[in-house]
Amino acid sequence: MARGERFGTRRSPRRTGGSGRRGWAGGAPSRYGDGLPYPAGAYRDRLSAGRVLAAGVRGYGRWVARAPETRGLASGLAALYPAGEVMHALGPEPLLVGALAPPLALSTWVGTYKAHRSVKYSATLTATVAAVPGWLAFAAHWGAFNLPTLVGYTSTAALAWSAFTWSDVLRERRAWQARQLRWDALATAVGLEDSKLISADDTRLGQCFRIDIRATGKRASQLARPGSGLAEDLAAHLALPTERVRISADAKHAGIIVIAVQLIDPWQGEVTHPALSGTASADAARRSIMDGPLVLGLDPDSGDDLALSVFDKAGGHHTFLVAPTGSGKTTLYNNLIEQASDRCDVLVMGIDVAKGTLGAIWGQVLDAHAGIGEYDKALQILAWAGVVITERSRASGGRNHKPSPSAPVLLILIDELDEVTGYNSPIGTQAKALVEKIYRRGRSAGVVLATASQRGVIQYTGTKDPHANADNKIVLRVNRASEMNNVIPGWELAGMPNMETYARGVHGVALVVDGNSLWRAGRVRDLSDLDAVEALAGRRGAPVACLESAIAAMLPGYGERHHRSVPASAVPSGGKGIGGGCATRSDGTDWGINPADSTAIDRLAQDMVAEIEARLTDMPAPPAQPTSLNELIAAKHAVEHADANDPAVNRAIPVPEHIARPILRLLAQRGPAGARRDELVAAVGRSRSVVAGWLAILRDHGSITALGAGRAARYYLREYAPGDDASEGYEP
Ligand SMILES: Nc1ncnc2c1ncn2[C@@H]1O[C@H](COP(=O)(O)OP(=O)(O)OP(=O)(O)O)[C@@H](O)[C@H]1O
Repeated sequence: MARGERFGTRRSPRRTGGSGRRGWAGGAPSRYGDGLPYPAGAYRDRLSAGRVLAAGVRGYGRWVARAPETRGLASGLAALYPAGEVMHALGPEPLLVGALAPPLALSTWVGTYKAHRSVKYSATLTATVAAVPGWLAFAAHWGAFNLPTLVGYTSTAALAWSAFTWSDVLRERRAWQARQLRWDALATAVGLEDSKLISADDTRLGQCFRIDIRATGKRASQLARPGSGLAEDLAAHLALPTERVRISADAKHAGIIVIAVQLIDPWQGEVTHPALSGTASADAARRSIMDGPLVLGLDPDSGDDLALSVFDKAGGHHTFLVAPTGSGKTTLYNNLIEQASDRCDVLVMGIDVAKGTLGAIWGQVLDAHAGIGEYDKALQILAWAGVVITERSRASGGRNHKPSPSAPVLLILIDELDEVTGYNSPIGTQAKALVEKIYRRGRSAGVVLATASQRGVIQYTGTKDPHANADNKIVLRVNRASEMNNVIPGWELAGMPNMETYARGVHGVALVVDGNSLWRAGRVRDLSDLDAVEALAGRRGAPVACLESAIAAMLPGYGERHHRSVPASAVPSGGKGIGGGCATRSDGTDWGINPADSTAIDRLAQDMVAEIEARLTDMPAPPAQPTSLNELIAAKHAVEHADANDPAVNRAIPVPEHIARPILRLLAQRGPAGARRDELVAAVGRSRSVVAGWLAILRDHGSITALGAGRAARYYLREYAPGDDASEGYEP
């Protein structure tokens, strides 16, 4: 090897008259620009000691630049040793030199703690910086070049260097650099050179990366487009199926893409229904429809509910469901009825003239239903709905209906809509007019439709109203992607999944789109076991809500419908509960139920017991010993100042179950990945400052540990706290 080459010196192309290309292989072939090549191994310049030294210094500089903090500190500490001897030779007043230590220490602590909020890191740096004048003062007096001082100095320097190198801040930084390097390698492989990793967060099923793509010359929309191939390339490099890598444009920054990688198969578990799996919440009290949307299933990506709002502050929202045979329509309707019938101010009616499943399974839960071939009944239900709309609109002047148990939202489910309004339906013409009325006028009157058909074309719906007036669109597994256009035009551009190919082989998938075109895809809760569902319906019993008595009285045949029929003689004196509506008191106000309807009363009584129990579950038992006001104030003060407390004080503070449980549960789920403070704040559902205080107390209890500070801080269960190498990251 040539000498110049060995020492890393490089000939200047300018001086050699070369081509100007950098690097060894493409070096200048000619001497003095005369076109004659150098003989192998011959150089024009002689190698001097100065050049070797300069090359050495440059090489060392480059070496330090690769890890400036650790190598820079090591170099500084090494240089300080002889500097001590120089001080000794110069002979300044040691006390004066040492006096620099306190101000230096103070400014270092303030600067580093403000930046990183890490006590360990700041303390190490402060001690190291303060030790410099201390060392120089010591050396000025005693000299540096003697054996005991050498041993003392090297061991102290090694200690300071190690503490700094393994501080939480540097470990976080190293882990981040490692992630960045891994991303760089992946980015190069998929043609995204010059992109930059901005953040990497753990998700329920994997990780989510935000990538700055401004330097790549590509647009976020271009990369996020389904046909861009980026997701497929990334999936190939990560050895995952393509659908487990999702690319989207950042909603707030056009130069950033978001890459969600699912390392865990989202479909590996069943989506069981809490009412069947025994995991239903202890809060058994029936809620109002205004308390939140109905829950149909789970979005496996985010773990969020697959929700459907049928009524909220904006009034009713009709639902248009397209579901080919075998796609899970019955299961979805089971979920819809289960959820709606659990609200105290919703009445559900079902029309299923083709298969009769709704009435056969949920008969006693439904306020009325039409089964196989019961076309007259179907028309009657639709006509009742029309009267309810007219009467409520008359009473309210078109204002949005306010649901209550005695004036409930009326939710009418129609399965196989083509059997009712389709071209071949025996009641098509009459039913079409009634269905159109509900679709067009039912929103503000609290009369809501959920219709299902196998296809989204007019031959099946009989009318364009489901397309035009249903806010909610639901598409289950379809046989052809083009079928989705009949329901949700522009679904592809909006980034919605193709329900022909979405989660192949998985039953019960659904895409739910609301009136604002916000969508969520996932899996419907498994209520496909009809025997279990029938038993559930039996437990649920008759609805508590009942129509306004005045309106019920106007509905022909309403009082004679199955279990809700109430003989007029059974209505209490003074009451006007006619035809199965809510009875009214003599002053004209509603009782809320029909007092003659024994099932409703039984149900109400059960609900009341359940509600009382649910409300009492969180009540603390009265303490055996009384607590003085002073003790309470002192305890409040201690909790509020947990951050500043002595650890012994924090250890004496018991952490309440409702605080400790969500924190420890989340950290246990996360394992070695830990969790950020804002995630824990969200899990506990209290303010940031309150949770920060409890985290400090849990730390002093020894239940959890924290690494890093500020936004970089991560919390772990003690057994999962990372050891020396916290750099777990992007492990495909
Ligand atoms: N959410 C789900 N979870 C698990 N399995 C499901 C789910 N939904 C549907 N299935 C499976 O798919 C089968 C068909 O479902 P379902 O009976 O609900 O479909 P359908 O659309 O009503 O069919 P059809 O139109 O023929 O009556 C069920 O027996 C069940 O095995």
